Amino acid sequence: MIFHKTTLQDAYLLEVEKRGDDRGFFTRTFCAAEFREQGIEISFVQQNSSFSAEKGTLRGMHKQNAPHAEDKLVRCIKGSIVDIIVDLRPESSTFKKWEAFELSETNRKELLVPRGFGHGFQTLEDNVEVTYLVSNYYTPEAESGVRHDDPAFGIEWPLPITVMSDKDRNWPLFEG
Ligand SMILES: Cc1cn([C@H]2C[C@H](O)[C@@H](COP(=O)(O)OP(=O)(O)O[C@H]3O[C@@H](C)C(=O)[C@@H](O)[C@H]3O)O2)c(=O)[nH]c1=O
Repeated sequence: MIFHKTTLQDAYLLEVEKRGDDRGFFTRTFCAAEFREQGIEISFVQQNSSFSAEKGTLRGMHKQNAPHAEDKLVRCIKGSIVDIIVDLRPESSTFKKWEAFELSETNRKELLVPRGFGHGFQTLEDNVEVTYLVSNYYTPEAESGVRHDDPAFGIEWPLPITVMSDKDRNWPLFEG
């Protein structure tokens, strides 16, 4: 796996390395030893998948609060998304900064979202599936989020929003 630093502290964009042969190719999508070589120690405990039917669907911006904070390793296995993360760690040098990444079934890129970040994505086409490993179990009482359109961040989404949950429309404005 090839690790690329992002503009945000501790977040990485990963490219997989294909081993091709007559049948097709093989690739790793996660390897604890390769992560450790980069100084990243994470134990993933749950894998999630979400399917979004309509182009323009937005999910986010989500995080779980400590002590249930979670790192996420996200990839898009059907279709394409713009994945956006925002650094919500007050002690970080990139606090309140955001960055966008295109993840798709064709580019196979993966995004490592560190604990303490808000995470969301918008689908760029119909019938999109996103899968991600997380380092902590789902804990509804620790769920929190920030608004996708919070002026505190000024996130620019690629498309008009078509579908979104009521929960995501109603996150409070960020205070910090
Ligand atoms: C995240 C999660 C949800 N659920 C349930 C709760 C609810 O009934 C249903 C849908 O949940 P949500 O509306 O929160 O799903 P969704 O909006 O897709 O939530 C996800 O969004 C992306 C952006 C993330 O970063 C993820 O960590 C996660 O928060 O699934 C679980 O049972 N386990 C889980 O781990």
